[in-house]
Amino acid sequence: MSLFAKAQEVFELPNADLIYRPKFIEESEASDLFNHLINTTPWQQDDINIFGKTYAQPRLTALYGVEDKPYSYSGITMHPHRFTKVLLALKHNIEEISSQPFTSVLLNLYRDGNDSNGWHADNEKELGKHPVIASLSLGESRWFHFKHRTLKQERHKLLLEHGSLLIMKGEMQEHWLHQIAKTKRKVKPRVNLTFRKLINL
Ligand SMILES: O=C(O)CCC(=O)C(=O)O
Ligand SMILES: [Fe+2]
Repeated sequence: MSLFAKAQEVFELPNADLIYRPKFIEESEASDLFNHLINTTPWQQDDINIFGKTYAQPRLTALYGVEDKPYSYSGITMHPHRFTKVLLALKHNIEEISSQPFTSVLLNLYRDGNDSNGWHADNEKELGKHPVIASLSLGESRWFHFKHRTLKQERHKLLLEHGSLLIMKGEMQEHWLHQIAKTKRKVKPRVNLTFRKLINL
């Protein structure tokens, strides 16, 4: 995989370490990976429960893990597939760049502007106290919104581009929420992969 030497951007934020690498994967390789993942991933759509009502999750997902350990969030329990060769190679590259081992990757497919991921933090117990989460984006660019839980002026957005890697670490999941909002713009599909480390509780 060709990694670009282009400098990463480190954002100065209270209670968060956020690093953005716009060209983590070179354009044509990112496109090949995008097509491969769109076509070969066993995408699923789960039901989520919000205030006692059941909705279809507004995106498709798939979970891969080095172990069979299930992962639960928003009332959904996902059972992992075993890592494919392609995802394992990607995991190794991302581990190297982020100096962090990962056990799992959650894939999200946003089919169009109606697909989204509501305000949340990745703060499940099995991620540990201050998790490092590495998020690779492929396909259509979408805005990543993030806001501090108590410092109301701390509200930002970052365009996550094709082939980019975003690393969230430090206290970010404790103090900030993030989302991918719906958009009325005509947007093509986007695949996002979030690498995580699940710990034994
Ligand atoms: O699609 C994204 O960039 C964010 C995904 C995300 O926040 C998650 O899966 O927890
Ligand atoms: Fe998240």
